Amino acid sequence: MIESRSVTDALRIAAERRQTCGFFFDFDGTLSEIRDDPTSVVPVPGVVEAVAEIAARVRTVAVVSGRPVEFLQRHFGAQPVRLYGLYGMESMDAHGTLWTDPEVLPWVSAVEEVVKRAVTELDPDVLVEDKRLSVALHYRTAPHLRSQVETWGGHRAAEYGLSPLPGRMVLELKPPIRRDKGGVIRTATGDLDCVWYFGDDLGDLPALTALADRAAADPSFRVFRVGVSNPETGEQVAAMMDVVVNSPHDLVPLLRRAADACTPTHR
Ligand SMILES: O=P(O)(O)OC[C@H]1O[C@H](O[C@H]2O[C@H](CO)[C@@H](O)[C@H](O)[C@H]2O)[C@H](O)[C@@H](O)[C@@H]1O
Repeated sequence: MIESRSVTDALRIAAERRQTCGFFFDFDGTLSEIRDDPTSVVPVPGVVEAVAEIAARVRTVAVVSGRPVEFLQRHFGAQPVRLYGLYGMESMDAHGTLWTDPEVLPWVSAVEEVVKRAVTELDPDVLVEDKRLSVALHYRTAPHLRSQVETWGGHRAAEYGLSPLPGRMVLELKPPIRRDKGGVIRTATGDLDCVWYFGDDLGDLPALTALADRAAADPSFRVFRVGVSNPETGEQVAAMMDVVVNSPHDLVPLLRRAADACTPTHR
């Protein structure tokens, strides 16, 4: 259980402002443990229920991820939670309506071609994750292949006009459009004056920056950032957080406290 003044204050503020408060969650490494095989990942026990409880009590709850919406939907589709997939290139509202940024569609064939080439040209120990609108080249099980992935990925990005995005033991190649978690946060928090953000990876930095910018511009805006520590991106991401927990499992009691604090009868 985390005990700190900032947590107590953040819980009080969330309770006071629950009708204008939002909770935003990264998925991998935050709501789920990191595993070698990205297809085998599931949320840690109790986290979906805790997120759902919060969603029933505050204005907005969203998962903002590098995963496709279709993957997120398998775990959160039954909850009143907004889903932002592929760093905001697609989204699904709490009623199940899917939106894909039309700007990414012309890039589908380039991504498809890079996926095919990655499978044949890279070492077979590199795991190629085809996300249709982007591709992730994973070297978690073969860290010595990092430079091969970075060099090959850099060349393919230049050749096909894609944008490279590094992450935890992964390099992603995505369409070069202005979509990232920062854009999601700017759009999705316009009607909120209280935001909690949970993350662990480099892809979360634009969201954290967007929140810092908003807080600097608007002194009445309250933000609380919770990081999940890890040996890969830990330092850089942790430096932007108010509180850091050791693992996704440690989030569950904090989320239950937040749900409890935001229960109207507790006010
Ligand atoms: O924004 P996120 O929800 O954090 O998604 C970012 C990427 O996460 C996944 O990769 C990471 O998790 C894998 C499973 O634990 C792990 O094997 C890999 O090393 C990590 O980088 C996912 O596979 C990517 O598609 C996401 O973009």
